[in-house]
Amino acid sequence: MSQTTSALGYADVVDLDRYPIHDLASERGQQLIAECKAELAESGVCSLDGFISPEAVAEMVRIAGQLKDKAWSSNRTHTIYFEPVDETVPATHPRAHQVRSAKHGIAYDYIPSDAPLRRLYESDDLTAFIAAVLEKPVLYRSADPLDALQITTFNPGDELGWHFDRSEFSMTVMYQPANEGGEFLYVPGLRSEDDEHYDEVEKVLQGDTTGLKVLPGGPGTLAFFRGEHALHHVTPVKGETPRINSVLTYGERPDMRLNDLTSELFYGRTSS
Ligand SMILES: O=C(O)CCC(=O)C(=O)O
Ligand SMILES: [Fe+2]
Repeated sequence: MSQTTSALGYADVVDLDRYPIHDLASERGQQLIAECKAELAESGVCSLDGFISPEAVAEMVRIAGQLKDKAWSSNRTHTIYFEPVDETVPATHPRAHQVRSAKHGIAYDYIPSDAPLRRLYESDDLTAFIAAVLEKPVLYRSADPLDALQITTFNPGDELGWHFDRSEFSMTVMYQPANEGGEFLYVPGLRSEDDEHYDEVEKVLQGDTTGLKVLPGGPGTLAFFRGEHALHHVTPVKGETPRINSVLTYGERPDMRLNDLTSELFYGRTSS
């Protein structure tokens, strides 16, 4: 660790040789941003393999295990839009179709302040890097004390049903993929701002695999995805190894928080 990077507070967390987020103005920093933008534009995701150091990954897996009893277990059905079932459309219509999600979420306020991902998430360098890739003039970390950053464990049988995110973008960090199952599948750009493409969405929900992609996600991968327009899900975890990851939450407003209903659902409590 050089003298300049040792002051960063996250120099041990990120492979800064490959991903110089501390020096975005440099030629290599600008190149990194350009590559991520191009990948995102082409495939709807940008996946940065080995972004998080193996030591930081191991520490996050250890913390997830240590805080296992603090995790909130949710297991429920919902629509792919996280809206009530539309009773006026046929049962196979995307607005009526129901999926299942089951996972265990450790809220932000339980994660120790010196945890590697917490130090990284709270650094302005990561926020600036993400803003640059997403071409946002300004981006804020979520103001939600529970949801801004969490650790999610998917035990055998757990899954995330097909859905569109309520937020424009998401970032995930993988700590431990499942041995079998637990894959992130997505169809990029399935809907757009002005067209829901219900016919195409219905086909995917009924099992059509046209355009379906798998997001590569080994330990330490940071991924950006346009979850508002890409239909995505995490397939049921099989085998013995739980899938453990984090979702990093950002917004274009400084006061972004979950509503009480969603907070109760994912963390079993509200922050207000
Ligand atoms: O766990 C993942 O890889 C994706 C999470 C996700 O899609 C979500 O939280 O909305
Ligand atoms: Fe999602």
